[in-house]
Amino acid sequence: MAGTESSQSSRQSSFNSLAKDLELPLEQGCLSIVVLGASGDLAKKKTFPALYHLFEQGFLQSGEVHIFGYARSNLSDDGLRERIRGYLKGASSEEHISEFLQLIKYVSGSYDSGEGFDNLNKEISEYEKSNESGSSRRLFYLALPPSVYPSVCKMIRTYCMNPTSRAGWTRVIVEKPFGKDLDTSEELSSQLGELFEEDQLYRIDHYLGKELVQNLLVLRFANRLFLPLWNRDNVDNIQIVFREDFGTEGRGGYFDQYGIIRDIIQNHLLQVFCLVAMEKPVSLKPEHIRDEKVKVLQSVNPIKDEEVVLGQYEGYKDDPTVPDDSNTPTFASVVLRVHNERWEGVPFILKAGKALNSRKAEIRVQFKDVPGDIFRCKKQGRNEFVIRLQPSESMYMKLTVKKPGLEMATEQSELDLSYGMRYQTVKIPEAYERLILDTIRGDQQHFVRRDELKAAWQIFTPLLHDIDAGKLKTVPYQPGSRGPKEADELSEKVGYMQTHGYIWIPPTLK
Ligand SMILES: NC(=O)C1=CN([C@@H]2O[C@H](COP(=O)(O)OP(=O)(O)OC[C@H]3O[C@@H](n4cnc5c(N)ncnc54)[C@H](OP(=O)(O)O)[C@@H]3O)[C@@H](O)[C@H]2O)C=CC1
Ligand SMILES: O=C1O[C@H](COP(=O)(O)O)[C@@H](O)[C@H](O)[C@H]1O
Repeated sequence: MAGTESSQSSRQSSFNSLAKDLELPLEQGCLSIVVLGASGDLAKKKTFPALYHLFEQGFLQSGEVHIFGYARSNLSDDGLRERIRGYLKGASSEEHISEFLQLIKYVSGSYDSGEGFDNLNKEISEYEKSNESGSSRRLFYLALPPSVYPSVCKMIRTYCMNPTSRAGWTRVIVEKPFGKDLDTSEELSSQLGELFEEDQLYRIDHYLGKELVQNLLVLRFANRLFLPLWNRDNVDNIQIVFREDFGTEGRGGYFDQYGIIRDIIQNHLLQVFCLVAMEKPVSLKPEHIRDEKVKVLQSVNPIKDEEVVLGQYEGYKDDPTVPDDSNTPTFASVVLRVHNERWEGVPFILKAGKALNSRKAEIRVQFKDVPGDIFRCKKQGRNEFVIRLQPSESMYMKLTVKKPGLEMATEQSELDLSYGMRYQTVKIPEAYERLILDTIRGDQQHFVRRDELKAAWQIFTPLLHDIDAGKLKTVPYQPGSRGPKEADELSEKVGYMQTHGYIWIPPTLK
């Protein structure tokens, strides 16, 4: 076992107090984790490594957990283990990695026939029989294309539910995309809703598992400093930005059916938007938090065509799986406006792009100019509070200060909290690691509820339909650039003021 006894007991005690706060039951007994689509890309790159890290830290115990990989491919137990071994990078030894891999068993079967799932159930039951004590907890992770979700869920429901004779639960994690628009998403929700209760379904959005996204509510509601500032009286505009410095690389066929709005903005950036813009929840209970997220989504005005810029990088259509006449955006900048007391008049600029000049995700809250500015600081730039989600997690506040020296001159500087400097000994967990642990604990706080998903699609569906119908066109941009210049022009038009000549470099990168 990796974690020491004392670190495990302290983890257990902090979980006990969290469980008490959230009224989660404390559980012990068999835990079966089934990764469906175990032969795939997500499973090897994210799901199994996340399980390994949980094992490494003592959250999954050998005597208690068993992992099953399920897919159609003809693989042996060892075949699957060898496929994922290279992706398990941790602090511990080869011996420890092997100990984890021994927990994994492979079951082959199709996604729509009873035979495979009946076999899977027998394997799980066999393992549960060997450990009669406590509950039977069954977690199914659908690392699969969404087209097979309905049939797979039906099979789980028919063949693989935890036995009613034992305490425990059955939970299902599903990956985005949850549909392509409001109607298809609602159809999928209804199909899954007929098979599972909402509290059994965990719709994962891995951005909700990122450290600084999880910090947003703490930052906003545990700091007196921000309470009076976080509103239309003080904030001029807010940007939520995702940039990648590589293109669709081998995923062109998939990507072309979705585009950047469905791939990043409607889910990841909109979830971040909710946490930035929502009101204070009654408590930290998942339903209270999600109630507030739904409310702010429902307060978003229809998107105006003139507040959208779409781009496609040059060379995107060289991918043979992308049609020559594709109008799919690989870049989009969309302004959301919230019709409520706190945010009326404040533009939220959600911007995402592939094949740009850098890789980063950040929230940029730009404050209004100082009224009656005796220093003429406007030229220096405005106050900005920036939350860098990745890479190099950090938060910094751009301030105007007196330039050190004999002259009374001002310049832009920053108050800086870089996680790499401040928390040098802390390893920031991977998003998937945290979200799988939340599922085992039954905490749905960081998962998307059905009505939240519906409200998200309501915002973007009219725009997406217009793009699909060719009513809105993409403009070309150079790979490795900032994206279309029209996007910068739009940001400026709605109020964003760029500070020229000021670039913050995280100290950890110097
Ligand atoms: N890959 C990533 O980085 C990310 C993926 N996701 C989402 O996770 C899910 C899985 O993604 P990913 O692992 O990349 O997908 P893959 O294309 O690798 O598919 C996973 C497995 O599903 C089976 N499969 C593939 N196509 C079909 C099909 N048409 N019908 C039935 N089974 C099929 C294959 O297993 P076999 O043939 O052996 O049965 C395959 O190994 C998707 O919903 C994706 O959108 C989300 C975020 C990131
Ligand atoms: O969901 C997705 O996210 C990744 C980016 O995730 P990150 O955690 O590395 O920021 C993106 O590359 C992919 O296109 C998208 O499907």
